[in-house]
Amino acid sequence: MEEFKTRIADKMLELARGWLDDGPLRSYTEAFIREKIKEPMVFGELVIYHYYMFRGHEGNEVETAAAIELAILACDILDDLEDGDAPSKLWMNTPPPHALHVATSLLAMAPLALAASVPDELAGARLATMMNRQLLHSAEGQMLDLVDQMKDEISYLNMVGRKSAPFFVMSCMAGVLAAGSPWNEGVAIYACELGIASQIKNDVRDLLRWDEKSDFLRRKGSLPMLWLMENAGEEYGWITDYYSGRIAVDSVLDKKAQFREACEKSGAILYASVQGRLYYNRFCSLLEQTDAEPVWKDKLLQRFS
Ligand SMILES: CC(C)=CCC/C(C)=C/COP(=O)(O)OP(=O)(O)O
Repeated sequence: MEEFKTRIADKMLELARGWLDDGPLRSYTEAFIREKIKEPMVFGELVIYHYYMFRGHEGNEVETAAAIELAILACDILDDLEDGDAPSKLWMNTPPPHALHVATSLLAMAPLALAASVPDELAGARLATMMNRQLLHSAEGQMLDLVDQMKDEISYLNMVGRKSAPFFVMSCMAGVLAAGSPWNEGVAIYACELGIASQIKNDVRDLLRWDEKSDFLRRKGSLPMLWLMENAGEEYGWITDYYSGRIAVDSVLDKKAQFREACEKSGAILYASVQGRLYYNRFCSLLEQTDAEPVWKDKLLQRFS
């Protein structure tokens, strides 16, 4: 996949140069793409796996994957601007109106680039509609996260299912449609399971961090955080006090080790990891039942194991 990653990255830059005239918007976009391609490209990879799983042979899968990654980049920029938790990212060190403008332009460019990545006009229109629908679903979920009303596990899982799962559905389905197959409901279902499993994994990581992305320090709800609040016990009363705003950040900043201890002792990490694993196992068994190229199904499983 490393070879594909380089090709997807080059294609993203090529698309920006093709869709935008020479000027400041293009310069910013290229710079943001260069920043983005330092990270793994999970969503572009999902496109490639599904393209081959569904026996695609037109040979333009890298462009389809690059168009998906452009949409993901737009959402990454918006998410970082909204959460304010990624101060080292290039777009967070750019005047906010400029960063916002690049994200908005990418959201217009990505469906056009996706549609143009397949030879057939009708198939292109289907791809663009599918992308916009999934982005809109994700925007609804992101809004639930922003207003932060996740008071229990059900509302939290509902938010995650809406916010993160659509990115996985969009990427897997782009590969399926670009390969010339119709919408596949089985793929949509397992993509949701994988999306929720991945977000829970992300949440466990963000629970244990002690920097600007720490969900605890940011008083942000997540599955392990909800468990911790319920089960930390009196010894760790300061955790609930801080979380509900009764004490200030200065009173907890030196309690990193005690916080980790509470996460372990309360079972928050174990609980969230087991929940994540349940979603992952459902993804595996649904993938197993899918009629697709076995060699590529195995590669997909290995990548997400
Ligand atoms: C339409 C938009 C903007 C959708 C964004 C959805 C999304 C998956 C955000 C990342 O969540 P996160 O904030 O939990 O992830 P991270 O910890 O990586 O910032």
